[in-house]
Amino acid sequence: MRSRAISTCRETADVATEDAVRAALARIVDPSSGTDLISADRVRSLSVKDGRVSFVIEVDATRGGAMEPIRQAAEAAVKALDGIESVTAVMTAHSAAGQAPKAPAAKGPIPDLGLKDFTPKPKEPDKPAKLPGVSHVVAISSGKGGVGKSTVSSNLAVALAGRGLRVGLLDADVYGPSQPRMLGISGRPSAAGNTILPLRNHGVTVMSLGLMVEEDEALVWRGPMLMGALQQMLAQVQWGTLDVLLVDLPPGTGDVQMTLCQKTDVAGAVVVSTPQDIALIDARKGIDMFRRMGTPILGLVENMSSFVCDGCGKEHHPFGHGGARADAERLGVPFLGEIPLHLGIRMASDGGAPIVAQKPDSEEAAPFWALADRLIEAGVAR
Ligand SMILES: Nc1ncnc2c1ncn2[C@@H]1O[C@H](COP(=O)(O)OP(=O)(O)OP(=O)(O)O)[C@@H](O)[C@H]1O
Repeated sequence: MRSRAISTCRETADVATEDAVRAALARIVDPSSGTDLISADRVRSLSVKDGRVSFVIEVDATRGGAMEPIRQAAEAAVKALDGIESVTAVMTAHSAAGQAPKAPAAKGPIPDLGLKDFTPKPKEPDKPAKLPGVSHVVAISSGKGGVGKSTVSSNLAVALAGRGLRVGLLDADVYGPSQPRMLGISGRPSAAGNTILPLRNHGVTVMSLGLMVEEDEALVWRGPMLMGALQQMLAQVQWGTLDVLLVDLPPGTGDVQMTLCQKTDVAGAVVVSTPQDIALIDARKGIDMFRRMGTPILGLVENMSSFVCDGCGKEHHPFGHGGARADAERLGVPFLGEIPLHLGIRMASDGGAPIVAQKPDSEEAAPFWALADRLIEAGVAR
């Protein structure tokens, strides 16, 4: 369904090439099922632009390795077409049946499963893996969308790089990847064999799912696909040697957050919130989830904390003030600082150069430098 919708919206410019790509992929047959990639509906997020092609091959979770020759064959088949400049095919895993198993029909009263007292085990039995070459992985999270998590991630990344650290930023906000725009990065990352080469700007090595799809193309991915994509972004991207890799998570407490904490050795999580009650309620849920997963909480940041009016020069607090600090105290987690609501912060991010890069000495950039210094002091960034 989704593939058809994507081809319809491209009918103007790239239809011939996209059709040709689909035809090429329709010739790649998975020997175990005897079905080609298109008939088996395994191709997702196909993007064809100016001769640059990228797509995701959805594979059964149990067959990731066995599908690698098929991924390579798919890439080669597309590369062989006329007018193709580059091809990037990545695999993402989904459950073998493609659908959740059907629950048997309920009989009799609902049994008490003791869910009230259920606490997930702190870690999966298999030890979370260290990413080769990466000293620390720091998760940037928020309970609610739109509170400024990506703004904090990009400015923090640039500030840490400005302090001389080797910094990577993985934009894992699959529902709204905004780092390419905020860090002024565009173009497809190139592939080297089975790995993806990240891009770099403002001293930060960056990879985002947003670079693999069109900016306005909604990512409507199921949980297992999200988890597969995250693991690929962590493991298949050539991050090189990094002091710290920041992971800009999607808002909430879902599959991506859990997968990151379970599968990867995370040094800690920074939780971003606005001072509003409703945002703080969600931030508390996030803190609770990290605690249950055994991931250290580095602290809570209050974004959009205050606003200085250009006209009257007075400080206002449109979303309230001090709520995050009070919550941090109550929850026993460090309070990492307040970031003002400032037009310059938004305009800088919209323009592709975070305020820390654009006006490093400005008052509005100062809280991001302070946040970077707190993380360095805490020993999680160097
Ligand atoms: N301190 C700030 N001052 C001014 N504008 C800000 C500030 N923080 C964030 N913004 C703006 O608010 C909007 C949302 O910010 P951002 O995308 O960083 O939030 P988010 O929590 O990552 O959202 P989502 O989870 O939906 O991706 C952006 O337009 C951003 O430029």
